[in-house]
Amino acid sequence: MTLEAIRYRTGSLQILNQLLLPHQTVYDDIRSVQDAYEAIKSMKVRGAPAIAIVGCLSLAVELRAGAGGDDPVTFIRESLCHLTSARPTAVNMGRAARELMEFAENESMEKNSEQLRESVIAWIEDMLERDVNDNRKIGNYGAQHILSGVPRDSVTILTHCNTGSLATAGYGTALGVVRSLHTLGRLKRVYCTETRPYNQGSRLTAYEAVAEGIPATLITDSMAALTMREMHITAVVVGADRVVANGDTANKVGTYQLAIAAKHHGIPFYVAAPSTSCDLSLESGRDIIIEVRPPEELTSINGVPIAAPGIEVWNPAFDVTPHQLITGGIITELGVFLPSELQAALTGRLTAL
Ligand SMILES: CSC[C@@H](O)[C@@H](O)C(=O)COP(=O)(O)O
Repeated sequence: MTLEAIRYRTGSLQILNQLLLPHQTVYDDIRSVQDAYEAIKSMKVRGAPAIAIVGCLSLAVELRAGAGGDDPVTFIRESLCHLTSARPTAVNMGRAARELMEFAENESMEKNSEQLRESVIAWIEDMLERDVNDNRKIGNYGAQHILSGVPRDSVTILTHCNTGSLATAGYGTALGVVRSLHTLGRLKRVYCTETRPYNQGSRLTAYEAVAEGIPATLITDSMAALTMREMHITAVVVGADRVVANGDTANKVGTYQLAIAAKHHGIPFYVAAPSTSCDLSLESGRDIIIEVRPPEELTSINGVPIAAPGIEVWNPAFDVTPHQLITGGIITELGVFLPSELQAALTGRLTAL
């Protein structure tokens, strides 16, 4: 069974409200671009690919109802600009916005408003299918690469945050690799970090693992180095919000320290991400804007205070892992590449073996 985080039928969109998981399964209607903006900002839906897909599908819903009237291009441009501002670190929404805008502008040269709306909707609907297909390829490539280092054994993986069906159109990226290993009968266990402050690991990854019968153990973030030393971790596999040209990778805060600990223990560290999460326009990770989220995410849980009143808080949602620490490789739908090979691979100058 695979969780359905995004329910889309032409003209209607619902998302599984991830703020209520794992205790309640509630689907919220997304009727407009503004609904999607708020759902993304408040993290009812999160995960780089899912943010872009829900954002764009909300636009498709409005276009289906005739939004934009005689000037759909302006409506599309303003909507995409608004959606891109909701969460700045994940590149997927910005990239989809750029590509979709280019497509819409080209289409507008030869189509009337109604035809333009139809072709933009079709472009957006295609995103769902493309994402699931890409994730399955990432799962297979990643599993094969990890298993090539341990030809006969079952493997133990450590992962961070949530990168599964809930964070994508389905299957997942890093968790997709775990899923593929499990399907092959070669996954001994996955350790998932709690992922403070928002607990995507304990609330969401644990929920997916339990729902799908994947052998999983939850640890706090502070147990990661100890787990690497004691639990025979074969590889660390995480997702990405943005991979830049030199391979530096922004992902959920805490990823950087996992990469340092993995290097210390000689454990391969992999980033699993579709090419839609790659941004070759930025040279290095220093150029990535890191979203800083509200202090309440640290000082309370579900509204219950857990920190000393008056304490100051710094709450960056992501950190950047330098490419030198990504020792296993970057797993994409095109294959597995070293950070130094990424640019060539994404521009078609290098193909996977
Ligand atoms: C396939 S999801 C990849 C990343 O978006 C994921 O690892 C992550 O950092 C999610 O952060 P979140 O703040 O929950 O949106």
